[in-house]
Amino acid sequence: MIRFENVTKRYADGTTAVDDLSFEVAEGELVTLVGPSGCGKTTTMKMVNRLIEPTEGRIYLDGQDIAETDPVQLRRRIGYVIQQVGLFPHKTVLDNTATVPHLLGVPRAQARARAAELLDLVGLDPATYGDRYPDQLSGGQRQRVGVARALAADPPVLLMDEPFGAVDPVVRERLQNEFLRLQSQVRKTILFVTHDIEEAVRLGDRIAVYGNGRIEQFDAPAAVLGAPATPYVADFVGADRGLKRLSVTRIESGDLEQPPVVHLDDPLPRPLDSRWAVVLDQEENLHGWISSEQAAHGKGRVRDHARRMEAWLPVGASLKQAFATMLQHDAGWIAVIDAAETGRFLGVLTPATLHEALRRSTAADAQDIARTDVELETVSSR
Ligand SMILES: Nc1ncnc2c1ncn2[C@@H]1O[C@H](COP(=O)(O)OP(=O)(O)OP(=O)(O)O)[C@@H](O)[C@H]1O
Repeated sequence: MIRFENVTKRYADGTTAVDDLSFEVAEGELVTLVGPSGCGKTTTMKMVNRLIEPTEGRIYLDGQDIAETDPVQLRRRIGYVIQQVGLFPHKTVLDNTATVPHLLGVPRAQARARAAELLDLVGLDPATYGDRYPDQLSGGQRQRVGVARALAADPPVLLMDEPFGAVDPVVRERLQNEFLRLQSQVRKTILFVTHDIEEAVRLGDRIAVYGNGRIEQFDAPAAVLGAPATPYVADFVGADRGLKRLSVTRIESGDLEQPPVVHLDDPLPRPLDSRWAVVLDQEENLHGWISSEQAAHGKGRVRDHARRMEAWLPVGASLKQAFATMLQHDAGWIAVIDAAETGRFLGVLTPATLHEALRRSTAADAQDIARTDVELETVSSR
């Protein structure tokens, strides 16, 4: 969808902001550009909508060389969201959102109706906020209006330059989560600039880690965290990259252990050859658990002794959530259920399987860990 081919940007004063950059962003993909201040992220972004022209190289949008595309036509296909949202202070939220479609010739009433839908989509009730002016909103709300406005012309591509940079960390995390939910619905092709590695790994399908005008690594978050390509990247992602990996690695059904299972209507007593069993209902949905003690000595049916299970997560949740759930419930294992409405029980995650899941998240890193294990074994057997 977006392709950079050997793109270099040298400013008049001789600064090389971007140096021989080549990369490709697929349709519907969200790529975060991350790196320290001044490394060329914004320059990269602004070359896509021709606010800045490259010195060398070519950029293609949908196979078309953008140098040969009329900038106005080009920008209609590209939404642009920046940190200082740039809303019109004298226009209401609804009119701000409807501006671009209206300018493009959509009748006013229709543009406003669409704007109301978009405000709803970004989590702002149009009835409450539509008639307010920008200075009657919080920073986070203004940011959402900026996102709604960028989506109003329904462009296939979005450029976002530190859009959540100006809000506090709590609001920021909420905006990020809402933005991910939104992106799962609209599936735009997005270039997202940030200098925050946490934000980059949370949002990006892939991350481009910048160092001084060049991309040092362009890869999935788990790979960047698990197997940094260079010492620079390792340093940039931080010594706690193992912890960060917990948030980008998802629980897969293959990670799960299969414990003994009993059903609510099974008669007791019933010896178990493990310390506990998972209790399911007739539909194979998770109900809770029962200890071997209760199973072996209880009377009646499993349902009379089963305990509810509070520590559970849907498959696809992050390992960080899994770890947090274990700690919160002081649980040695958590149940994992189908992400669909059914809630079908799939298996359990234990600290050991959690560790295994973290290992498989990057094959290269798994090899490193295996090596470390061998080294540790050698040390302990001395
Ligand atoms: N108009 C300009 N003239 C000369 N140098 C420029 C110009 N614009 C940017 N630069 C330089 O180009 C380099 C890259 O700037 P750019 O804005 O792309 O960085 P960035 O990674 O987006 O930084 P930040 O995170 O601080 O926004 C910097 O050294 C900057 O000083």
